[in-house]
Parts: sequence; C-alpha cells; structure tokens
Amino acid sequence: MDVHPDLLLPDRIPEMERHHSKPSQVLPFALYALCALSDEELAACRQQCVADIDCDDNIVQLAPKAVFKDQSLRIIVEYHVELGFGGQFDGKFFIVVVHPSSYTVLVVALDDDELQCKPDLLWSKIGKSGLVAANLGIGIIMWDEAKDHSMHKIYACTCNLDVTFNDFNLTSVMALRTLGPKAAAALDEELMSTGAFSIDQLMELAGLAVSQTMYALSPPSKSPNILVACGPGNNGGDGLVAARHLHYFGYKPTMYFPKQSKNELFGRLRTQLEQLKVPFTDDFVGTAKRSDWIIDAIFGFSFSGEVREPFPGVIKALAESKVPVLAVDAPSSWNIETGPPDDGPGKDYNPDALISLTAPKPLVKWFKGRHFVGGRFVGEDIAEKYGFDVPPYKGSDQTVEIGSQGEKL
Ligand SMILES: NC(=O)C1=CN([C@@H]2O[C@H](COP(=O)(O)OP(=O)(O)OC[C@H]3O[C@@H](n4cnc5c(N)ncnc54)[C@H](O)[C@@H]3O)[C@@H](O)[C@H]2O)[C@@H](O)CC1
Ligand SMILES: [K+]
Repeated sequence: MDVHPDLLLPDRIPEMERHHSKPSQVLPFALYALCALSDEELAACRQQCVADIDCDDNIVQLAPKAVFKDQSLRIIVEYHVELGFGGQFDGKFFIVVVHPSSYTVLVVALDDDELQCKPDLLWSKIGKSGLVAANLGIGIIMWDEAKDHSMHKIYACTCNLDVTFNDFNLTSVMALRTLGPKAAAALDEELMSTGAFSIDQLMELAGLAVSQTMYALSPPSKSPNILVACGPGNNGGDGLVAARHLHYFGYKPTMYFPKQSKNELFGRLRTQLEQLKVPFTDDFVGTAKRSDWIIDAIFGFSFSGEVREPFPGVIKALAESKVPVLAVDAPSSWNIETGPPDDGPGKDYNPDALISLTAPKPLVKWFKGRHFVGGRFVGEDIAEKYGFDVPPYKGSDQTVEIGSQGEKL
C-alpha cells in the first residue's frame, strides 16, 4: 500500500510577519500538486478550482513550479513563502491537489486570523476551492468559519491521513458525514418503499459499482483472477452480482459462497453465474493464493457479534493476505460504528480498498486504503434527509474515489 502524503505543517512561519505591513491586494491563488499530474491535468484542475467563480477565473493560477510529486506539504510551504513575496500570488493562501482522482483539495493558510503566523489547512471540494480561497483572501469569511463550513460540506474521508495530521484531523474525523448501521438499513427500507426500488435492483446497482471499482483498481489485463468471497446476506448478494459483471468485463472470477441463504434471489444469482461457467470453490485459502485480487463480500452493515463458522478462518486469511483485497461496504467482521474488533480474526484486517455503498459508514475512520463510494441511485432529497452528500460521479461511472490516500488510478 502506498505511503500517505505527509501533510504536516510547521507550528509557526515567522517569515509571514513581513506580510503584516503590506497593503492588502487581491492576487491570484497559487495551485500546486503533491502527485504526478500532466500539464493538461493540471490545467483541468485549475479550471475545476474556478468552476464556481462567475467573474474572474484567473483568481487561481498554477504556481511557476506546481508539481511536487511525492514530496511533503512542508516543501510546498517553503517554496510558497518565497513565491508570496514576489507580489504575483497571494502570500497567505494557496491550493493543493493531493490525490489526482479525488474531488477534494487542500486550501492552506500560512497565517492565522490573529496574525500569529500559525499555518493551517482545510479540505474543500475542488469546485469550491477557488471561491473559498477568494472569500478568505478578501475577508468575506474568516478561517474558522470556512473550516467549519467545509467540514460539513465535504464528503471525502480525510481520516486516512491521521498519521500526518495535527489537531485538524480530529475535527475532520468528527465531522465526517457517515451513515450508521440503523440509518443505512432505514435508507434501504425507504428506497424499497417510497423509492419504489426492488432489492434486486439495488443489489444489481451495488454489484455493478463493486465491479467498476475493481476495474478502476486493476483491469483484467493486469489482474484476471478474482476470488469473490460471499457471505449469507445481501453483502454476499452484491458479490454475486459483481462477479457476473466481472465476467463480462473480461475477468475470471471464482466464487467462495459457503453459506447460501434459501432466499430465491440468491439461487437465481448463483444460477446466472453457473450458466457462465464461473467456478465455485470450497477452498478459500488455496484459491486466494492463486488469485490477483480478492473481493470481500462476506458481511456488510448487518454484521454483529463474534464471527461464526465457517468464516473465522476466511477472515484470518483476509487479514494475512498478500493478495490485495477490495472490501464491499465494510471490511468483514468490523463493527460498523467502532471499526476493527479488539481481538479475533479481524483484529489486524485492513483491506487495500473499500467501496462504501451509498455512503461511508463510521468505520471508515479506521480504514487505511483506497476508498470509493458506489450507489448512483440516491437522489439529493434522500441524501439530504439522511445527512450525506451525493458525490460527483463522472460520465457513466457508478463509483467514485474519495479521500486523498493511495496510489494514482
Ligand atoms: N444501501 C445499499 O446501497 C445497498 C446495500 N446492499 C448490501 O447489503 C448489505 C447489508 O445486507 P444485510 O442486511 O443482508 O446484511 P449483511 O450482508 O451485512 O450480513 C448479514 C448476514 O450475515 C450473517 N451474520 C451476521 N453477523 C454474523 C456473525 N457474527 N457471524 C456469522 N454470520 C453473521 C447474518 O446471519 C446474515 O445472514 C450492505 O452492507 C450492502 O453490502 C445491497 O445489496 C443493496 C443496496
Ligand atoms: K464486506
């Protein structure tokens, strides 16, 4: 797994005192990247940053040296301190793209509202970042206000960066808009009652999102052999659907489905796979070793208590797996609210990737890998009612990567 970017800031930047005596002036905000971006991608990011600005879209400009691939935020800070004295860019605020496929960016302030030269940062949706910086730059909003506001509005889970964060991280984690197990179940109910969806439809969309996430992580040309581990509930159903799509995408899925529910839907999903000659195995551990990726569709938001047979050995194998794992909705055996169990087979389980269905659950606070959201079937009204944001899916994608960790797609 990739190292998270180092976003630590210095406690104080004494050089900023030199700005205190300068007359205020509206200058462009510099845009930087901590990841590899081509000139075209950088230009596109700049465009996105100013997407919400009506009048002057030159307010965000690429810094003369804009890309600091795999370097620490401190290096950009040092560079920007010098750049800011040149009078071409705003000396106090700048914007940083941390992960190329995330739709959040950092807005960094090198000084605080009390002019104590204390730097800080906030996450902003990329489309709002230019406006946020502009509002801060001309004093329409104060830093604390902008920070509060952005915390409630952004959807991305910054929690994965906790090793590199200061106090800011705690605020961001607390303010994450996640969906607890009861709310997730209630939302499912609502989609199936007033929303008029059937469970087959929701599962089909969830499974499609899982398969698209697998494709985004590693296409079949690189990772043809996928072991899909399915549990007895709807999480397992998502895995069965995903496997069918994976087959059509060109993968060779193998199913581990040791405890099939009597529900006829699961029988149909199994038959569909058997007709495609997708193999079912009883040997999870042996097949796992020969696979390129594993999909963990064992338990989702209705898991509780200690893992019962036959799953403890499977969870242990997932925890120890050298083969990368994509977890569906939750790393199986994790408590939806409190994350990894204190002991038992899932204690050290932290999969490489997670696709949260509909919205992230509170457990993402403990998750350290690449994070996607799938569920392009929830309208703004329902999302607002349940207190989460619909992420900006692109094109015809059913899934979108959020957060700022992990490798480039
Ligand atoms: N909100 C959404 O977008 C959708 C969610 N779906 C999926 O549905 C999942 C929830 O499905 P379910 O409510 O059926 O539940 P789960 O699939 O999370 O798990 C319930 C099953 O696991 C068993 N189980 C629970 N605790 C256990 C333990 N300690 N040891 C062994 N077995 C245990 C239960 O007996 C039950 O069979 C979600 O996480 C998601 O993956 C989709 O299928 C439909 C759309
Ligand atoms: K799972």
